[in-house]
Amino acid sequence: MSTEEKKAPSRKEALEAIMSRWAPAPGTETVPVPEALNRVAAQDMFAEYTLPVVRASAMDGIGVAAAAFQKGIPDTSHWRPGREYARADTGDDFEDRFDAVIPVESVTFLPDGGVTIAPDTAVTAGLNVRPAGSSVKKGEQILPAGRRLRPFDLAALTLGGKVDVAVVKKPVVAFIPTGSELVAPGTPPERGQNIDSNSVMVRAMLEEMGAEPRLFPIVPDDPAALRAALERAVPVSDIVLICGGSSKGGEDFNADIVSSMGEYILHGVASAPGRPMCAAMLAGKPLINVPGPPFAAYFVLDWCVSALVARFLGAEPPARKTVRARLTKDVGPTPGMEILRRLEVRRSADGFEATPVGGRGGCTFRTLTASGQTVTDGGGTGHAAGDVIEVEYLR
Ligand SMILES: Nc1nc2c(c(=O)[nH]1)N[C@H]1C(S)=C(S)[C@@H](COP(=O)(O)OP(=O)(O)OC[C@H]3O[C@@H](n4cnc5c(N)ncnc54)[C@H](O)[C@@H]3O)O[C@H]1N2
Ligand code: MOO
Repeated sequence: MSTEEKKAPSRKEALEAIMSRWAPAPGTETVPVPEALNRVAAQDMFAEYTLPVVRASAMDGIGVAAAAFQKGIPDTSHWRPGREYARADTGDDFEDRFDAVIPVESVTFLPDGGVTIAPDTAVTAGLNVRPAGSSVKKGEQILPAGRRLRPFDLAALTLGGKVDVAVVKKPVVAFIPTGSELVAPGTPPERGQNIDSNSVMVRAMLEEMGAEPRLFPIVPDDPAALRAALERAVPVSDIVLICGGSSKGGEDFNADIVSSMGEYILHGVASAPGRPMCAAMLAGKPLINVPGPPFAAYFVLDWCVSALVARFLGAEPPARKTVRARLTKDVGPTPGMEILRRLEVRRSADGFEATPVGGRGGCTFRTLTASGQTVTDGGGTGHAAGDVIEVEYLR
């Protein structure tokens, strides 16, 4: 490992260096609640209405007056619906003179409208009745600003009487693929060419993060064209990603171009894949030079760009499910830097097991499409087959 690698900042340090220079000023917009999935609430939300308005039955049954049961179960054979009792099924309101609901399982309906009630039924006021406001009370906080709205949050907003919700405007994230060897998806590659798969992956990842992707056409490895693309992208975006040309190749110009255009922050992190990423500020906006190999691009989006998008939105990055899984193979030590490993996670008799796939920086299909991932610590000793480790589960 070179001295340069040893001195490279960790992912955390790199993020701190970028964030400390960036003061995003997101706008807000109002969207219909059914269209607000995964958007971030811009303000605390409070209920407009109380539900149930008065009360509701909590079971399918009959509404009765508990007073009639003060001395035990009365003779109910002469009762009539609408007189001594009324049908009150789950969620139903019922007349004010009734204050308890006896579940149908305890009631036998007689042909003439009378009923018999199971002898072990104890009836007190409020039995199986959900009071006013037991779903939601007017003025009650439904959710706080900064909440990334999930399907059940949308239901809670709707129950609280909301039809619209103020959300943080999505950050526009430019993605500029670069490389004279790249061809657009669908173009049969010739010798030396490669398919621009990152545009497709990055677009989907940005959408998942809650950003608005703005994809630029492929730019050849030509400094003037690269500079022109950046000059086009910066004014129309909140965050700019330029992909490829991050390392030490003869056509890796981006770090130089970027540092001549704005404030250079860092080139290289102690984390792989994606080690040669570069970060700068251009016109007050973060610019990330995302390394070109697909798995490197993935990881930089996963830890760095998702944190930037979350910061812009004022929300936590979407959390992943993790599982404890038993390794079926060793995961080697990783001196000096954190390494992302992909693993195939399967259910086993006693929980989950995980098999590492691919190598460092690998970008085979299996690595990209594996069902789990873990990051091994820089300087760590790795893990042995049989160890149980925490693995992020990728849907
Ligand atoms: N001598 C050295 N070589 C390399 C080093 C190093 O330190 N010294 N670092 C390696 C590491 S680590 C990485 S990661 C890569 C970084 O590559 P670049 O960001 O410079 O990307 P390119 O050279 O332009 O392309 C590399 C590879 O990725 C493919 N690529 C690029 N863009 C896309 C895209 N939009 N979709 C799909 N694939 C893409 C490109 O065609 C190349 O195959 O450098 C190592 N080398
Ligand atoms: O960062 Mo590169 O992808 O480490 O191999």
